[in-house]
Amino acid sequence: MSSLPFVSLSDKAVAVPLNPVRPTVQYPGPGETAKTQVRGWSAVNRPADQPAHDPARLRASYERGPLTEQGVPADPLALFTAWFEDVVAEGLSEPNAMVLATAAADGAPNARTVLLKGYSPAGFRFFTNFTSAKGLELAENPRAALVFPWHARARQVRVTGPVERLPEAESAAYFRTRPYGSRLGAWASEHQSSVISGRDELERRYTEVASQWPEPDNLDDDADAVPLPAFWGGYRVVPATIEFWQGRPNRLHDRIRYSRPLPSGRWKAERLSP
Ligand SMILES: Cc1cc2nc3c(=O)[nH]c(=O)nc-3n(C[C@H](O)[C@H](O)[C@H](O)COP(=O)(O)O)c2cc1C
Ligand SMILES: Cc1ncc(COP(=O)(O)O)c(C=O)c1O
Repeated sequence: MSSLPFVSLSDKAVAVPLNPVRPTVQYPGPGETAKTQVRGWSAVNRPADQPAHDPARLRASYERGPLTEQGVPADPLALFTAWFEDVVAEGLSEPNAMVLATAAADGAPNARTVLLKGYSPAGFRFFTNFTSAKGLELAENPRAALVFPWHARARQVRVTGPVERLPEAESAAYFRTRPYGSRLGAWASEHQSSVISGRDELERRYTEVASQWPEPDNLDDDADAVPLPAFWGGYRVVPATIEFWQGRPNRLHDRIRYSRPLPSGRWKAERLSP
């Protein structure tokens, strides 16, 4: 197997149009400082087989904050609510997207994005396929970590803790609220994360389940049109720690981590070194 070329910059700068219609954030090319950048264009060395931007040069200073021990509430869920409301109000795309990390019994880590579908002191809930990689990993090792990457506010929230399957009635209640097509989609992707022959296989299966459970004409009957698959439902990550990260200048970020020894215990807040 040949190794991928590492980004290396030659001496010759080439002006590459990025998107003249909608200028993007500009980053320095070789020998330049940010001040020499022209909006809508970036001077980068870009041999045809190399990426247009060198990620090593991409960085922003985080100027928001602060987050102080005195300024945070005793209950981390109250702070989570405030931050979640901020990103929703700001119009951030996918504010409820979170990275879910799991590990198999042998310790091999895995991570993917899922949507937060509710939170309370009992946990942060999401819905998925029980036979997916995450489902199998959680069956072997029912612990997880979550990351909310709220870059638009220079904020990050991390949650760790044990994971529990939601009662079936709760999964069924949530499933009924999903759009008809998404409910069929869950059936069509019964073996989530298994290899399939092609897109056709997926669409054929979707057509099959659509004819098995047709969309009712009457909207009142819609929620019951598609049954809950036995292989689909929710989990909750019961928070043992919740860390709030606020980006600050010079990488001296504010980090407050709440932890509790037991789900019934009192939260303790501590500042962590950035
Ligand atoms: C923004 C976003 C939201 C997603 N939300 C979910 C979700 O709520 N549930 C889910 O099963 N997969 C969701 N996915 C797909 C997962 O990231 C992943 O591809 C899939 O669940 C298979 O994961 P696995 O490796 O655990 O089998 C989402 C992907 C993105 C990019
Ligand atoms: C495979 C899969 N399952 C479930 C979800 C959660 O979606 P919904 O909001 O329809 O419940 C998503 C969202 O992207 C998804 O991709």
